[in-house]
Order: sequence, then C-alpha cells, then structure tokens
Amino acid sequence: MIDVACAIIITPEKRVLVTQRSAEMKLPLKIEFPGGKVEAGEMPDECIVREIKEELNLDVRPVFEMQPHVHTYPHATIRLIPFVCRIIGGEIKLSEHLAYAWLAAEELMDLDWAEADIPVLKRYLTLAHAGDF
Ligand SMILES: Nc1nc2c([nH]c(=O)n2[C@H]2C[C@H](O)[C@@H](COP(=O)(O)OP(=O)(O)OP(=O)(O)O)O2)c(=O)[nH]1
Repeated sequence: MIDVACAIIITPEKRVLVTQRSAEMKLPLKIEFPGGKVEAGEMPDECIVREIKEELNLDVRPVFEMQPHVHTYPHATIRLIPFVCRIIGGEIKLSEHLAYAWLAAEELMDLDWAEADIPVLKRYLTLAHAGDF
C-alpha cells in the first residue's frame, strides 16, 4: 500500500486547483489533486507541503485533513490522503504536470479524474456544500 498525499487547494472565492497529469506519468492525462508519495519518515502533512512546492512552486498550509481513501489500480494500491489547503505564498510554475485550472465547485465533477479521486472529490463537495469551506 502506497500512501499518497494530495492537496485540495482553495481560494477565498472557493475556486479549487486541479492539475492534469502529463503523458509520461502513470495515469496519463488524468485530472488529479496535486501531490505525491509520502516518503519514509515523513508525515503526510509535511509531504503535501513539500510536493506542492516541488510540483507547483506554491507554499501551502494544510487546514483540514480529510478521510483517506484506499484504491487499487492495476499497477498499485494507494491510500490517498487529502488535505484542504490554502496558499500562503508563491506563483504557480508547473514542473511535472501538463496543465492546471482553478475551477468552481460545480465544474469539478465533469472532468476525467484519476479513479481514486472521485470519492474524495464527492466528499469535498459535500463539505463545501455544507459551508465548511
Ligand atoms: N499526486 C496524486 N497522485 C494520485 C492522485 N490520485 C491518484 O490515483 N494518484 C496516484 C497516481 C500514482 O499512482 C500515485 C502517486 O504518484 P505520483 O507520481 O503523483 O507521486 P510522486 O511524484 O511521489 O511519484 P514519483 O514520480 O516520485 O514515483 O497516486 C492524486 O490526486 N494526486
């Protein structure tokens, strides 16, 4: 089981950052919440801060840890650990992804998501709808 931390980065206007995996990555061209594998000796919240800096050149602060979701792909079983995050600095510069977009909640479901993200997205939308974020 591979622990993967991902970030649901939100703006004060409630837009959410989504990224598209490149053709060279596993799950090519799928939409995901940016993030990556938790390294040995690292806490998931430390991982998400590191990965977002590496992948997007953004400084984020995790504000809420959501329930993890386990998903089995043909290549691996992952435990996706989502963090709702706010930006505290930096400007987006992509180093691995093909593209990114800031989307409103109602635009999110209609994308070609990595399978593991779909239950996470649904939970986030429930929280957002309830006014938690
Ligand atoms: N980062 C990220 N990975 C996801 C998400 N959903 C999902 O199924 N995955 C999968 C894709 C990969 O199998 C795994 C994480 O891979 P990764 O390639 O992003 O992680 P990494 O940068 O640490 O990996 P590596 O290239 O250094 O090996 O989790 C998601 O929302 N974000």
